[in-house]
Amino acid sequence: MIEFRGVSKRFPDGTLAVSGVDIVIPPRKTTVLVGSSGSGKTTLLRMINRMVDPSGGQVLIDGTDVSTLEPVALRRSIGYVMQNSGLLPHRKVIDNVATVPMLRGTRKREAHARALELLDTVGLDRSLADKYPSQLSGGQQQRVGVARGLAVDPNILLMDEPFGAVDPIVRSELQQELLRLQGELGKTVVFVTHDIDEAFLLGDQVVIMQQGGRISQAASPAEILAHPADDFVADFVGADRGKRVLHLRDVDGRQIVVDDDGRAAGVLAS
Ligand SMILES: Nc1ncnc2c1ncn2[C@@H]1O[C@H](COP(=O)(O)OP(=O)(O)OP(=O)(O)O)[C@@H](O)[C@H]1O
Repeated sequence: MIEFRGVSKRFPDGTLAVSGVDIVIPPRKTTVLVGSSGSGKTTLLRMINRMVDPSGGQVLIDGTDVSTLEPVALRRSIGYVMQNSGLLPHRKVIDNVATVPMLRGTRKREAHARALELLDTVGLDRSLADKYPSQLSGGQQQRVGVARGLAVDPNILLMDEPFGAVDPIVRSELQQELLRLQGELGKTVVFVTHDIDEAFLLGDQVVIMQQGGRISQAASPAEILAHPADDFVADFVGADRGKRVLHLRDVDGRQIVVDDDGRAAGVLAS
């Protein structure tokens, strides 16, 4: 479990990026931080592995204040996946995946064998192992990024807009892949996005942030849709505009679910 207690972050230039955040991130679930640009999502995420230290309050992992943990060791024990994969361009795919385990003392042979298994896990062909990142598509690079994040078998996986830079079809594939993986692996995933649809698809818990790094609401997607905490949340999730209101329409005796614009969303099971 990850817990934020009264956490704030003011950068040296005076910017207040995160303000008075109290939140519990449950284990083995996916928590999505969602909000517009500059609402403090990345800063909040980076306080979990001490890439950023809070200027007030505490971040705890399983009851231990992370400020008491050695930052490099902490960082290497937590998976981190970022936008544009963050792969080292001059290193082969297999070396990119095996780097952190080797830094932690795993022998090369073992680290490479595990890296090949991880390529299977994320749905990549092993023949890609000896290629360089620039020889891969954007979607393949992101999968390598996920494999690298999983390489130390972390309990916690931090994902910062990991699918932000790929086209919508590949993005949808990667989202489905993450849902499948999470069903198998059960990691504590903290995922940053500014796309509310992605947040509702992936999140067991969705945390809606607004400018100044304040949390407007943290709840399940169903709870947020049913009871938006305020006008900001209602507007952000599109509830106020009826965007997410669905209707039933009878088409040749079958009940079709349509959205407010009359587009078909699915068939009602009988
Ligand atoms: N190192 C820094 N020094 C000063 N200000 C910073 C620093 N990092 C972030 N900020 C500021 O803190 C605020 C929150 O930034 P952050 O990157 O956490 O937001 P975000 O919600 O992740 O945004 P985006 O979706 O654009 O990535 C912004 O106003 C940003 O300009």
